[in-house]
Amino acid sequence: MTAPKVLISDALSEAAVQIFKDRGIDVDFQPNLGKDKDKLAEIIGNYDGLAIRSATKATAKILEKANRLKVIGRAGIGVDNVEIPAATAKGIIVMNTPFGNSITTAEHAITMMLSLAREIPAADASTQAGKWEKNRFMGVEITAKTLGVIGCGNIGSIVADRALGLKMKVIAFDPFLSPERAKDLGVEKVELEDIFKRADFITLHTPLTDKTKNIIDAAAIAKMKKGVRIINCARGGLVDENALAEALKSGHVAGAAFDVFSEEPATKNVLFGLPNVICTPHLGASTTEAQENVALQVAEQMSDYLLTGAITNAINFPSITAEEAPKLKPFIELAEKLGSFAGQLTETGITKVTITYEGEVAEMKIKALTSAVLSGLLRPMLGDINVVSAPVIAKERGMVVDEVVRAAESDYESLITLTVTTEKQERSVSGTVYADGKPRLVDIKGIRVDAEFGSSMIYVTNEDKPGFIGKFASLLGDAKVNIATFNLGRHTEGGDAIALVTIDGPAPTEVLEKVQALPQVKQVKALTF
Ligand SMILES: NC(=O)c1ccc[n+]([C@@H]2O[C@H](COP(=O)([O-])OP(=O)(O)OC[C@H]3O[C@@H](n4cnc5c(N)ncnc54)[C@H](O)[C@@H]3O)[C@@H](O)[C@H]2O)c1
Ligand SMILES: O=C(O)CC[C@@H](O)C(=O)O
Repeated sequence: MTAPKVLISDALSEAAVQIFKDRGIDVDFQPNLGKDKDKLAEIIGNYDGLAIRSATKATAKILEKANRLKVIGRAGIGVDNVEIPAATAKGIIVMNTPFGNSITTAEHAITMMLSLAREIPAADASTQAGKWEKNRFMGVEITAKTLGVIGCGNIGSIVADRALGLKMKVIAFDPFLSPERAKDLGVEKVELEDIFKRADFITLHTPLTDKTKNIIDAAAIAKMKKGVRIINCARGGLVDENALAEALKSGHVAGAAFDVFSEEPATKNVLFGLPNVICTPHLGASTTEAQENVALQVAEQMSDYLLTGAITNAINFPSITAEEAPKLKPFIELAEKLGSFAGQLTETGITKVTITYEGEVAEMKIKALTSAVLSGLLRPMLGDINVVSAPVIAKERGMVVDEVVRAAESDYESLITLTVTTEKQERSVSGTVYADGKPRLVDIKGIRVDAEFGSSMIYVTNEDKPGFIGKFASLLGDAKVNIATFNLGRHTEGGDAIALVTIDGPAPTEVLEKVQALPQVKQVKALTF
């Protein structure tokens, strides 16, 4: 196997380069390449992995060219610089490092708050300019003041903890914050309106979504206490910058500290130059410790995925641990092959897919297995599909996908049954993995079989009448088609029967036509796995 190749296109810590090298991955470190989108588009096709921070924009246009790319790793939290739907459609896993820079970013928010309270940057500039303006800078204490935290996840809760240590009262608005968690953190869970009305300082720690965009706008600011100070170290766009600028000018807002802006890099902004505004160029995560953390983490995660299939912190696929990956692997293969078996036999639109997991397999990562079934099922019809893109495509096509999980009801320790409902019929197929790790077909349409998936197979449905097997075998023999394995099964004597044959090499069309012409044969199909 040739070593996977990874491009680092942003300024990641060198620690990442070393990890990739140590894991046997070819790594190309071009820390400024992310800013040159044409160059990135030109070379992205050469890589299996792309490691980025925020300067690289992995747009649909660039991903179009990423024909080898399997994983994008964001050394950080926000993945708003990656077009996730485009990556998913191309089957590219997108992963981030959700905790590596949380403390550092929380510390930046606290630093911003204290700097605002005492106007440190302006006082510094004035002092160093030789002015000694002792009367100009009158700060406020933060002790006993109320801090309103909007978004109390990883970073918001660290900010809350530090603020409590500074003897502030902390109130938090976060629809996903449970009362128990709020109690554990020592914060008061409140509504957004309460934050606006009660807070002396407001700090934002949510992602930018349709719901959070301009969560602080002119109307919100109007409800706030006069003299409120606002800190945004989360994402540009959470605060309406024009509305805030007006409120700073009027004095209703006493200060604002921003690390993130609606447009970045922010070389000009309506907030620049206003009284008591502190700005930093998206430095929230910029400490040696955080950058080392996220670089190490992203490199390990990407290496794990490229080398073992283990998935951690993926935005668009369920996680699979390094322990789970080897156990899951044969079942992923089984799931994909069951899907492929049904997909190759399906000629009309699929309306519903039911996947039943029985026994030990029911305890595994069902979401990953279902994705594998769907990718096997859809690939014969839709081509370039993989486990990442298949669930999205199935949904787009209006397919209902049901997963059923139950204890073992058959002789098998693990059994996966796939039932595909089309506009015309329902077809089901079951499989298991034996101790040898090889996936087996054990049931087709209620007929028991015991067949491995050969790379080239012929599947025949026929009436169980004498003479068929001999004629079928002779047709193959006459055409010099060598039979590797031969599996037969039937419902009842004289009823529906099937033959599943593995052959050496592809099935010649003229042989398939002759088999189809046999009087007992209902359907014949060449299958490849
Ligand atoms: N400035 C930087 O350099 C920097 C560094 C790291 C992270 N960030 C950003 O900080 C933000 C927070 O990161 P995190 O790791 O704490 O994320 P997180 O997912 O742990 O927390 C986000 C919280 O926001 C809450 N939330 C979602 N919608 C909300 C809404 N409408 N109202 C209130 N709360 C809502 C969620 O429930 C969650 O608890 C992200 O936007 C991230 O990109 C910035
Ligand atoms: O990489 C950076 O410097 C910014 C990171 C930050 O915005 C994040 O979302 O993790």
